[in-house]
Amino acid sequence: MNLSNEESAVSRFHCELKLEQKGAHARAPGERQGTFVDGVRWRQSRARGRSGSAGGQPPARHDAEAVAPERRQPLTGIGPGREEALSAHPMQSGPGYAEASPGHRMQAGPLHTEASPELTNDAGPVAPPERATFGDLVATSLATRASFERMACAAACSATVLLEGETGTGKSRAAQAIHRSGARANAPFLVVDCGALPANLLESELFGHEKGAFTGAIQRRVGAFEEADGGTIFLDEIGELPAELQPKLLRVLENREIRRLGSNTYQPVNVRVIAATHRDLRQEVQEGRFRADLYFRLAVVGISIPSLRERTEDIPFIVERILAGLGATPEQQAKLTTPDFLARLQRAAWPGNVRELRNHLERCLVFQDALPPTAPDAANPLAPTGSRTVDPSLTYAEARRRALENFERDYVEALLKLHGGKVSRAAAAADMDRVYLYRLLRRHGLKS
Ligand SMILES: Nc1ncnc2c1ncn2[C@@H]1O[C@H](COP(=O)(O)OP(=O)(O)OP(=O)(O)O)[C@@H](O)[C@H]1O
Repeated sequence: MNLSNEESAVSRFHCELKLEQKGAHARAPGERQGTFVDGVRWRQSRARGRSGSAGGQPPARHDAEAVAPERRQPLTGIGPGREEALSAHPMQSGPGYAEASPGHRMQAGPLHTEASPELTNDAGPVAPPERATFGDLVATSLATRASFERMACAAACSATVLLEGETGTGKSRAAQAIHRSGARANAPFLVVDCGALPANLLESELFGHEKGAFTGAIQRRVGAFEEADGGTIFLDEIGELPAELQPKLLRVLENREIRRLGSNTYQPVNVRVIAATHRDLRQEVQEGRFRADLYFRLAVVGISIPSLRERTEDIPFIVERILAGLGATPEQQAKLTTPDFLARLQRAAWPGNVRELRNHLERCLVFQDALPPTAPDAANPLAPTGSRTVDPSLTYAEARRRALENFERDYVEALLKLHGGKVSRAAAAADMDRVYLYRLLRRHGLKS
């Protein structure tokens, strides 16, 4: 695929190309910034074969024939002025990249597919859905299998990975699986939640500090990058990385060296970086909240983890895994995997994705019952999810503690839902400290 853009003044994302069966579909992403071709605002165009067309004004010439039909990945073109030009490197194939050369696709070892036990219906045997696994992840849907393929590619190299997906889709688990399936498996895997700490503490957490670097720095501290030497650092919630730390992380990714707070010297580090976010980082770049150059450094291998509602076929497999992980007895397993119950689970919305499904199954085990998935009032996400009754057989103190606990859980769950899983926004709206909200979410199993 050839992309050309001679305009040196363009920045951010101005053209998104999607390769479809019938040809290439190009469109201008977002509404805020205009994309202009020869002074005319351009929104979208379709190109077949070698031609590009937008009323005779193609935004770029795209040679669709050069890409195999199965390589239908969205491609975002950017201007070469401020950011890197699109590269034909095989691993630059994340969100915003197309795999330029099908021949370069890497197939790594740890991806497995196997047929699940044979199913039958009245008409005789039916083809069982194929089960694919990557590490301890299991799936059958095409969307998840595609993400497993990319994880396998990522595991086979040390390139930086960006995992994108809604909250609770399993990004942390995917990061661990990539680490464990690669050459660094026996080296450390360190997790840093970029949204859980204020900027100055986060900087010290990542890069460490020298004694006396700031008030309270009573001794030298080694940061996560140094601690993870030889292994992997998992930067969770990278979209929350404060603006002042973005250039510092960029420098680490570019030069593979860090500088402790209070030190004058840089030291080399050998760390593989996997980052994750529930945000649309490209949108964050568009809006100027996330540096474009950092985005491209992170998204060398971009992997999108689909929401649970986009892959309901996976639910029976995931339920089986979760129940085994929760130590369910064979009787409990049988009760919670009946076709009827699984169908109900597949019909539920699961805005909290696999995490919410897991919490629900845990409740089923506690109450020894195949509880129907709760369907909170969509029109009013703050509506209580169940009626609360008081138990007068408890002491006042215990009853009060439980009531507060229930209120806290319902409140933060509904709050997060109301703000689309965005913790910072939820905290600001509720006038709460973001770090405290994180703590509450963790305490109630709403965030790991
Ligand atoms: N495929 C899976 N099989 C079993 N359990 C899973 C799977 N995927 C996720 N989970 C469970 O769901 C929960 C959420 O997973 P995880 O923390 O990896 O999600 P996440 O996308 O990183 O969430 P967040 O964006 O909120 O950090 C965890 O308890 C995890 O063990």
